[in-house]
Formats: sequence, C-alpha cells, structure tokens
Amino acid sequence: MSEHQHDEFSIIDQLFKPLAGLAKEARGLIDDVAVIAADSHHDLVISTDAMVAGIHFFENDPLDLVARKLMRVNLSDIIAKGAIPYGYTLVTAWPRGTTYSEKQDFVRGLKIEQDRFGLDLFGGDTVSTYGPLHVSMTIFGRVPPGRALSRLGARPGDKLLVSGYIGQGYLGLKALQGEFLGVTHADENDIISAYHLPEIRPDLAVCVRDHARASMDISDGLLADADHMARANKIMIRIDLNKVPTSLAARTAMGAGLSPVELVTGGDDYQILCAADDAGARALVMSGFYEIGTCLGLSDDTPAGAELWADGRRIDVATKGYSHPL
Ligand SMILES: Nc1ncnc2c1ncn2[C@@H]1O[C@H](COP(=O)(O)OP(=O)(O)O)[C@@H](O)[C@H]1O
Ligand SMILES: Cc1ncc(C[n+]2csc(CCOP(=O)(O)OP(=O)(O)O)c2C)c(N)n1
Ligand SMILES: [Mg+2]
Repeated sequence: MSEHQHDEFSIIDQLFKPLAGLAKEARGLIDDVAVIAADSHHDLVISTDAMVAGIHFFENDPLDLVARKLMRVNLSDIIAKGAIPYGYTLVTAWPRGTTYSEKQDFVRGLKIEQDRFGLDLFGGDTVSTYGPLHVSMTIFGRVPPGRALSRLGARPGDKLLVSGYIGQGYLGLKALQGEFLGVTHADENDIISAYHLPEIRPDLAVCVRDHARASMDISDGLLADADHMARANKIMIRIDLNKVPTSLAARTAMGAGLSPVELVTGGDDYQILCAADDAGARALVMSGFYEIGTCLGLSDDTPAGAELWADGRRIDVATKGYSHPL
C-alpha cells in the first residue's frame, strides 16, 4: 500500500495487530475492548478512546462538555459489551496557555459523569503540548466470567438492532458548522446537545448481555460500524433505511433536503448496535431497541459487508462512515 492510502483501520491491521500476537485478552484487535480474567466472579473489560480538538470536538467547546463527551464515548464501548463500568484512567495533554480555570471546568465535567455512572479515577498522566488539546481515557468494566460480548457472534438469520435515534450527533455537528437544517430552536438545542453529550444507556448493558449474540457501539457511522460487524463475522448485513429510528428534528432536516444516507454514515451516535436471534430480538425490542435489519449468509461471489436498502432496492453508498486519514 502506498504512503498516502492508509487510514486508521489499515494501520491497526498492519502495524499494531502483529504486536497483539495470540494474546486472548486482545481479541485479535478486532473487537473494541480488551478482556482480562480477573477473579472467579469477574472478567475485566477495558476500553481506551482518545479525543483531539479540531477532530473530535471544536477548539472552542466548553471543557466540561469535552470531559463529559470523553467519558461517554468510552463508556459506550463498555456498555455495548454488557459490562458494568467502575473506574478509569486519564491522560491529558494541555496546550501551553490553558488556564487553571479551564482545567477546573474539565474536572467539573468529569465529576458530573463519574458520579452519574459510578466510576472513580484510578490514575493517569498530565503533560503539556504545542499541539491542540488531546485527552484520552481508559475505562474498566466488569462482567461475569466469559460473558463479555464481542462484535463477533452474529449469524445468518439474526436480526440487527440499535438502542436509539441515529444521526442526532451528526445533526448537531452540522448545526454547529452553520448548516441550514430547517429545525426549530428547541430541536437545534437538542441536536447540539446530542453532539456534545451523546445519549448512552448503561441501563441496557445487562439486557444486551442476556439477549444479544454480538454487540458494539456506533462511533464511525451506523453503516460503517455494521460493516465492521459484518466483516468480522463474514456475513452480509442488510439495513432497512426505513426502519432506522430518527428524531422529529432529523425528519424535519430531511424534509429540508438532508439526505437520510448522511444520517446513517455521519457517526457520533454512540448508541448500541447488536445482533440477536428471534427470541433475543423480541426481548431487546421490549426493552426499547429498534430492529433495523437482518444478517445474511454469503453466496459465492458476495464479499462480507453491510448494505443499505430502502423500498426493496439497494442504495449505493460511497463512504460508509468516518475513518481517520493517516
Ligand atoms: N494504537 C493502538 N494500539 C493498540 N490497539 C489499537 C490501537 N488503536 C486501535 N487499537 C485497537 O483496534 C481495534 C479497533 O479500534 P477502533 O475502531 O478505534 O475501536 P473503537 O471504535 O472501539 O474505539 C480495537 O481493538 C482497539 O483497541
Ligand atoms: C469538530 C468535529 N468534526 C468532525 C467530527 C466527526 N467525527 C470525528 S471522529 C468521528 C468518529 C469517531 O471517532 P473515533 O476516534 O474513530 O472513535 P472510535 O471509533 O475509536 O471510538 C467522527 C464521526 C466531530 N465529532 N467533531
Ligand atoms: Mg478508536
């Protein structure tokens, strides 16, 4: 592969995967978390996520909201695996000139989320940088032994489900970028708030663990992350665009010209995406999940991946979601 054709996934695959060796804790670096046997009652589920100003949030975003988003984007991985979070470590690289009061804002945000979700800070590192603000967090969760879900495990015939509205964070990003969406002032506040503080559902962790066969969070975009799940399982996932749950704000924006494809490829959702058999899907729907598609076996010439369908036709999508160019 030439020097300018890499993205995060090819770098992880080519450069980092060999370092994981056969360690079962690493899950081959194809899952979102590491899983480590802790004691006779628990496995530890560990997730790390970084956020960089200008890439994941705006340079002028209030730092309490940056801290809260960092906690939530990381918690979403832990919850999707069916684990209960209990602690975290933190790395902050502060641009020179960041004031004490800005750092206090950041800590205030952390305190709100850690109190809400039941975590304590276990350690970390604090450094300065000539670059933009960079913050990174590792969260530790617990599950009963052998019960951590993986993005592996989906089978042909399974249903695909999501835990909530898709596209809210993306709409918030568009609003903050000044795009006309035609939504009311109240709806604009809601979508901007979804961008800064994505909805996460720790209350669903045990339900997912009990009823899903495969599960992950949606960060890069519904279609991209379904594609990751499909490839890991060597299956086809067919998403019915008409079944994807969207808010009134999203429907208004689509009425004003926004393409529905953008909503399912925009990312910043942090909802749970899971696959379940019929009985599991019924239980998940009873708990508030939405059924949005199906898992299919591969015929000889079809590659694994996720496809978007609407009204009986496949929709051609050029970019399925966000990937960091590297
Ligand atoms: N720098 C790295 N070193 C080791 N593992 C990495 C690195 N970057 C990503 N990974 C691993 O690659 C996999 C895919 O990463 P990613 O798509 O970012 O997951 P997530 O969406 O859950 O953050 C995960 O297992 C993650 O732990
Ligand atoms: C200012 C700004 N521009 C663009 C985006 C969109 N965006 C940036 S990264 C990303 C995907 C998720 O980030 P990533 O680091 O890939 O998270 P992970 O999949 O590792 O959890 C998206 C949708 C954003 N959130 N903020
Ligand atoms: Mg990542």
